Amino acid sequence: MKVTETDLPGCLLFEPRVFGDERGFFYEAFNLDKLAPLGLAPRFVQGNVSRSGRGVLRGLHYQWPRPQGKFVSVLEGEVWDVAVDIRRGSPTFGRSAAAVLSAENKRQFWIPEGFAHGFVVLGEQATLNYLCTATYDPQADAAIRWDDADLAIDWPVGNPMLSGKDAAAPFLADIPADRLPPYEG
Ligand SMILES: Cc1cn([C@H]2C[C@H](O)[C@@H](COP(=O)(O)OP(=O)(O)O[C@H]3O[C@@H](C)C(=O)[C@@H](O)[C@H]3O)O2)c(=O)[nH]c1=O
Repeated sequence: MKVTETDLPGCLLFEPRVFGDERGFFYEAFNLDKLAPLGLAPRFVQGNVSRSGRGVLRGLHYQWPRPQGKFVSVLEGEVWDVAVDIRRGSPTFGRSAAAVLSAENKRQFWIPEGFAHGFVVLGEQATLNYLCTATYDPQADAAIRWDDADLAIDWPVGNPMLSGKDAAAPFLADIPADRLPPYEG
C-alpha cells in the first residue's frame, strides 16, 4: 500500500496493492493492521454508497457534534474529492486538499474527524463507497457552501448540480464557532 501525504496534515491518500490475474483483480479495501504503523486506528461504524450523475457535486458536509472520519473510495467512474479543515483554532483552518479518486486508480482518501468533505463527478457518473467513524445524525449533519470565496476551492467543474440543502448552505464565516469542531492538536 502506497501512502501519500496531502496538503493537509492528517488527510492521507492510500493506493492499495492490486493483484491482477486471468480472473480479474483483488485488493484489500481496508486493513486495520496496515494503518497501525501510521498511528491510525479508525473504528468504522457505518458504510455508505452513493451514485451521482454528470456534474453532480455533493458537499461540503460535516457532522458536529458526533464528527465523522471518512475513508473514501470510488467503485465506478471518477470524482474530484476535497477535504476542508474546519477545526476552529487549527493552523490550517479553511485550507483544503483535493485528489482525483477513480475506479481505475483505486485511491482511498482518509479524511479525519473535524474536516468537511465534498466531491464532484468527473465524467458520466460515479459511485462512491465510504466508511465512517460515527453514525449519521440528522441533527448534527451540516453543510458549508461549496463555492465559499474564503475557501477558494478550485473545483474542476462549473455550474454543478446540487441538492437544495447544499445550494442553501451557509458560508464558513457565518457559522458560529460553537457549531464547528475544535482543533485538538
Ligand atoms: C448521509 C446520510 C444520508 N441519509 C439520508 C438522508 C437523506 O434523505 C438522503 C440523502 O442525504 P444527503 O443529501 O445528505 O446525501 P449526500 O449529499 O450524499 O451526503 C453525503 O455527502 C458526502 C459529501 C459526505 O461526506 C457524506 O458524509 C454525506 O454528508 O439520505 C441517511 O439516511 N444516512 C446518511 O448517513
